[in-house]
Formats: sequence, structure tokens, C-alpha cells
Amino acid sequence: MTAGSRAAASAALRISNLRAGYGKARVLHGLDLAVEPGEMVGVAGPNGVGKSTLLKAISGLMPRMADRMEFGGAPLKQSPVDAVVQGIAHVPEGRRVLADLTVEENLRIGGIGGRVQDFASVRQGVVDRFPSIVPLLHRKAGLLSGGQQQLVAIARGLVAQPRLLMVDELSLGLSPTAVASISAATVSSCRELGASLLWVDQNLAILGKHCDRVILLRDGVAVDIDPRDTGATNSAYF
Ligand SMILES: Nc1ncnc2c1ncn2[C@@H]1O[C@H](COP(=O)(O)OP(=O)(O)OP(=O)(O)O)[C@@H](O)[C@H]1O
Repeated sequence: MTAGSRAAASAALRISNLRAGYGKARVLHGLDLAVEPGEMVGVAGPNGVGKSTLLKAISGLMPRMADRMEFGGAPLKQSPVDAVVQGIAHVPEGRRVLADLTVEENLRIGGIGGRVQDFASVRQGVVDRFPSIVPLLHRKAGLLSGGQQQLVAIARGLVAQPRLLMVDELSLGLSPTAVASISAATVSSCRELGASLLWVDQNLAILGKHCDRVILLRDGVAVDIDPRDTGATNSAYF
């Protein structure tokens, strides 16, 4: 069994009746979500519907309540550190690279967390998937363009060898060429690793192209849609 298939064998995400919000403002109202091991799931929906909130609730970055919240058969605690240890990597909206560190140092930080046994070979595998990162490795991450920072943020997530990679707004602010190359490299990296992908994006066409399944958040809950049936026009849904 390869490392990838070993990871996939135990990495189902199971969420039922998830409630989360900010103070009195309830955003998620009893959301159910199942992500199978190795499954690529797109998450779409209008602005402010709670897509980022969903990812933050999964990675333990905000208070939430749920009847069931499990990953790989174990309860998901409300702790971002435990989520990392369980194999969840979260690339938040806005990239959040460590601005004063070089790209190489950002990658090294991605490898901290106890899941990476041979950092050098894992790092090399990620760099090979994202060759445009090579000329950036010794530059300070905060001085890179938005698209370059997105590349670094995703590569840093993948260096952690996650069982679930969550990417918030992958395509935001990227050129069509960058969207195409970063999307393809992200999905192929997850498939090679046996990891699942939870990918929030406003671009239904790109989600439909790469994901096994796309869900739409609406009124605090998730519904399955098939963007391929509609020609992947956002206006058909939101
Ligand atoms: N830290 C916060 N404090 C208070 N309210 C918040 C906070 N973060 C988000 N919200 C509110 O929660 C709701 C959901 O926000 P969220 O960022 O999850 O939406 P989203 O679907 O990711 O939106 P977008 O597509 O615009 O990024 C919004 O109404 C937003 O104003």
C-alpha cells in the first residue's frame, strides 16, 4: 500500500447538523456534509453565505456546534493545532503567507506538524508539481504578487502531507493561466497523495472541471449541484 492510499483509507469527513456563526449572527444552520476519502469537493455560493465559515469551523478556528464532526473516524476537536495533527491543511482566503519569511521558510513551516517524515523529498515533490515556485524560493513571501502568494500558500499546505486540503478562493485575483495551472497542480497533488480536497471558489466552471462533486451553500445548508448540467454559469445558482 502506498503512503497515499494509506492516507485515503482513513480520511472520510463526516459532519452533521453543524451550527456556527459570530455572536448572535448565525451563519450555518444545521449543515450536513460528507467528503469521501480522496474525493475532490467544490464549494460555491453567494458572498457572505458562509463558505469561509465552514472551512474555519472544520479546522477549529471558530466556535461551532454539531451532532457529528469526525475526520478519519476520530472526533474533530475545536483546535486548529489538533486539526493539523489529524491531517487537515487550511489555505485561508487572502493567502496569509508568513510575509517576513522566504518562500523556502514558508514551506519548511508547512512541514512542521508531525506528519512529514522525509521533508526533503516531500518538499521536492511539491516543488516539482509547482515549478514556477522555484525562482521564488529565496524571496520574501510578503513581497510576492497575489498569484505568487497563492502558489506559496497552497504549496505550504501540500508540504504538510494533508489527508484533507481545504483551499478558500483559489482563483481569486489570479489570471486565467494561473488559475488553470494552480488548479491542475493542486488537484493532481491531492490525487497523488490520496488526500481529499474541499475547494471554495466563486468560479463554478473551474470547480466543475476539476471536482468530483460541487455543493452550493444556501441559507446555511449545503445542497449538491451539477454545474456541468447548466454550462457552469454562476448566475444559474447565485
Ligand atoms: N469575524 C467575523 N465577525 C463577524 N461576522 C463575520 C466574521 N466573519 C464573517 N462574518 C459574517 O459571516 C457571514 C459569512 O461570512 P463568510 O466569510 O463565511 O462568507 P463567504 O461565503 O466565505 O463569503 P465570500 O464569498 O464573500 O468570501 C457574513 O455575513 C460575514 O459578514
